[in-house]
Amino acid sequence: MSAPVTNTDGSPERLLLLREIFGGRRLQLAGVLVLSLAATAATLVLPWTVGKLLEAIQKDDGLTTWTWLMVAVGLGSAAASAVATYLLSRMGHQLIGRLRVRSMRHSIGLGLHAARQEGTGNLATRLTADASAVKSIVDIAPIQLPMSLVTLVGTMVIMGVLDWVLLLITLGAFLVALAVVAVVVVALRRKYVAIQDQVGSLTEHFVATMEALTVIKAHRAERIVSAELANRAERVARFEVGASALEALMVPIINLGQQIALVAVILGGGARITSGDLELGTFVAFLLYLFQLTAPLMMAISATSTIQMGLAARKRFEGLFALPSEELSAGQAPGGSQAPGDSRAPVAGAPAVRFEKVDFAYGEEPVLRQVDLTVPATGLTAMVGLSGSGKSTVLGLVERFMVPRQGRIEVFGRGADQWSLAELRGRLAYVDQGATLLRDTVRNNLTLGQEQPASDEVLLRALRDVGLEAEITRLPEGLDTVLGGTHDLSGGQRQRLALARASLSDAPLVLLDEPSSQLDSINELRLRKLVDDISRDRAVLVVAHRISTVLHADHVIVMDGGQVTAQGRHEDLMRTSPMYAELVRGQALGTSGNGTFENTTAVLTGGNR
Ligand SMILES: Nc1ncnc2c1ncn2[C@@H]1O[C@H](COP(=O)(O)OP(=O)(O)OP(=O)(O)O)[C@@H](O)[C@H]1O
Repeated sequence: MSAPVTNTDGSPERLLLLREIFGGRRLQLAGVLVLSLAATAATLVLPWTVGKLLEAIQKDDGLTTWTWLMVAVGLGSAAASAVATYLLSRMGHQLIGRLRVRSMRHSIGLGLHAARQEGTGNLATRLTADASAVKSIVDIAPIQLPMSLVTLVGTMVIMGVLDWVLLLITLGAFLVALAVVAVVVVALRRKYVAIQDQVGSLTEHFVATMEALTVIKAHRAERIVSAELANRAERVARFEVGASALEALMVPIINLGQQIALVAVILGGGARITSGDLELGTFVAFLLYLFQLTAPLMMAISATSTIQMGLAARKRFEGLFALPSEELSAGQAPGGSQAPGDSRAPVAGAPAVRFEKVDFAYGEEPVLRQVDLTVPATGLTAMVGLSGSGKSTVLGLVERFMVPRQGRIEVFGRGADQWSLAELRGRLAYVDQGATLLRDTVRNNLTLGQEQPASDEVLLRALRDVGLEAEITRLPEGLDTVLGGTHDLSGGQRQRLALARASLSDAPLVLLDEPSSQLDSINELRLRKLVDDISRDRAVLVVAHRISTVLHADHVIVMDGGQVTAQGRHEDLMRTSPMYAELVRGQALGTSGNGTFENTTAVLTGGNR
């Protein structure tokens, strides 16, 4: 299931379900087909054997043979049908398993912007409700629907052979019923599409709510958010009730058709028996076929409406697979301008990062304007500025989570878009603002993304450097304790674990987004020592909120309202940049504001948010 996102003509990829299910499984498919045909043939023959048995009873001839034949046909049909259903269902589950794997892989591979727009809950619905709806197509479309149509046609052919006049009467009675059913099926399709979108949106809101549970509880907002979710759930239920009303019409319509047909056939058949045109045994067999006609008819109709639900879900999968994924292959990154034959080695003597007239916006409003900055290849560079001035955005652009609207970004002397994403990110270690950890063991969190396993000794040394060794070894399973469930870490501990993870990587550029915001003074000292060690032969770019970090930096970049207003050494900036001098004096690095220095109305102390 590693098909491309688009076809060669550029149109969105269609999910070819039958090809996906049966690719490489021809033998199983042949088995299912043979068994299904055998079951269908047996179903068709059964009423005929009953007719023959009745004739044998009348003539008192061959009674045992017809009885055994009837039993054998009945049992054989049931067994063949059971095995075929099982085999088909197994193939369906395997397909859904592969579809889920592909959806998860594609979701993880999406660009951050696309993933956020689609929403975690909405993506998760692909694995649950949408996958089940697609599975219903697999259960029905390849065998069940064609077989019920074969049974239907076969039954009508036999009825025609038995008595074509009675068949015409039957068809007339059913025709009106079928026309009404066709209208209902079309309406159902529309309802199913709406239901699936609504379920995706409900799940999205529920997941977002659960992620904010701490804040919701702290503000006693459970009732309000539950009411909002209940409204959404009720909206889904209203759509579902509408669909159920349509579904509920199907059976009565067909039953009505059958009852009208039955009355007409009994009247017509009685007249034909009286006139000697029809045998009693033939008439009984015809009636049995008439009863048998309803089952495949109902099956075909309900299969058609279920398939509508599956097709609507398939559309949602196609929509997901059509979303562009980030390029993580080792080859040329999309939009890259690297000349053929270029070695992808860093340019000797180049700075770690260079921005040249970079503009960026998340939406309409510009966030970075004409940003020029340089991060030397070794040493500690601190980036300071008020909250919202664009510091994290700069780190995001270096990681190529986003691309600039204009300007050039160089990493180790090459355009950021000239590296493949894997090569670029392989040269970066990143500690995000939230010090995000995975719901996984301490060990796996520390070695995230590393191909070679690290020894316990190496891991414990990294934890020691950030003052976390004793706290981790105290956990019940030590390095193998799973975080995020029963055992979780405090904000400061998470921050230190994320720092230990960055220190374990040998990336030549380390990006730290407010790494000390939750650290006490002892651990801040440890961080400073760690950063000193790392920056001796590598580049460290740190978004700094503490004056102690800035005083320690070899190079400082000052940001204000999406622009770099000054950069250089601390001593020089104290003389040349009034804003920087004010920030340092007030220790107000990065405190609240709208990102512009001019709009700061009060000097806030502490600098620790
Ligand atoms: N994902 C996003 N989507 C839309 N706008 C965003 C997004 N992230 C940040 N912004 C906006 O971009 C601007 C710069 O944000 P950024 O996070 O880079 O600032 P910052 O200087 O790192 O702030 P802080 O010190 O508070 O972390 C802000 O106005 C913010 O509202």
